[in-house]
Amino acid sequence: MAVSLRAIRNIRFSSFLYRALSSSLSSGADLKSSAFFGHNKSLPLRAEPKDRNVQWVFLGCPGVGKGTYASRLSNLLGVPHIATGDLVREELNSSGPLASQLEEVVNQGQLVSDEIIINLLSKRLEAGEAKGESGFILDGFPRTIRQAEILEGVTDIDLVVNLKLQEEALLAKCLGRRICSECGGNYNVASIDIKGENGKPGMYMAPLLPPPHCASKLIQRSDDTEEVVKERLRVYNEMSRPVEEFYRQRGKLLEFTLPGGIPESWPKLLQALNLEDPEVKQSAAA
Ligand SMILES: Nc1ncnc2c1ncn2[C@@H]1O[C@H](COP(=O)(O)OP(=O)(O)O)[C@@H](O)[C@H]1O
Repeated sequence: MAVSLRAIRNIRFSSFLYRALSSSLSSGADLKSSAFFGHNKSLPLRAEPKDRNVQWVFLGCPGVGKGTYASRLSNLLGVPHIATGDLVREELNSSGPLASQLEEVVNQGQLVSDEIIINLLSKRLEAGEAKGESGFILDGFPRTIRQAEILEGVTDIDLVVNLKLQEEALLAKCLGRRICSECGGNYNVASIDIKGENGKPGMYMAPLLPPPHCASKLIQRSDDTEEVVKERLRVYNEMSRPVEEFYRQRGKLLEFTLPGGIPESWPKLLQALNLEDPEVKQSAAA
């Protein structure tokens, strides 16, 4: 499925999604009930894609690079990158009432309840709309069939990019992940070199090292330990893998296997999406 950059330019934003999501919670509606879906279907959420900005979803295992590529596309397309993992971390670092409960769930590698996630996402969409944001690239949502059904019940997702990476690389990438505690920049100190064997291609991913001003301020996510990452991968296979099939059946899934690190993968991803990055074009021409 290809999406042209031209087609998504100069388009009007119409997002009532956050109201639909939050109304389901404030009214105490059963998220699974037909009343919930019936109610939301009456909202003007199903604008034609040409009349609004893109609404994309990124799926993929922990460590695959959803955040990296979703954030690059968000800059390119001018739509917000909304990562529910970031929303959860913001909440658990606050002194809000949910903080300690979330910390425990996240540090065990488990999923936060659908209600809490939808509440956090609704608030984020509402704040974005107040600032005039349009469209979105969701990263880390939906992660359960129930979340996917709720999202499908309130808006039309145009495209779901399912990022894939050789399994051997996922754990190493999570363990190598570092974040600058000052600017929030994401880096990776792992150097991944997988030898090709039995017809399987090899793969090299260079580390993504921080600039000198970030180097002394690097921190690791508390859930990026070997034990917790293995549990997150297990939970992904159990709870989130079925979401891939959910979108495959609806003809929305674009499967993309990362061929290596950012320099090899970014141009190929753009090609798969039928998009052009002026910076990639310039460096190719240089
Ligand atoms: N959609 C969601 N549903 C439930 N829990 C979520 C969701 N998004 C994030 N979380 C919680 O936040 C944690 C971190 O999420 P994220 O940063 O997306 O990590 P990952 O690297 O595993 O993709 C998850 O392990 C989970 O506890």
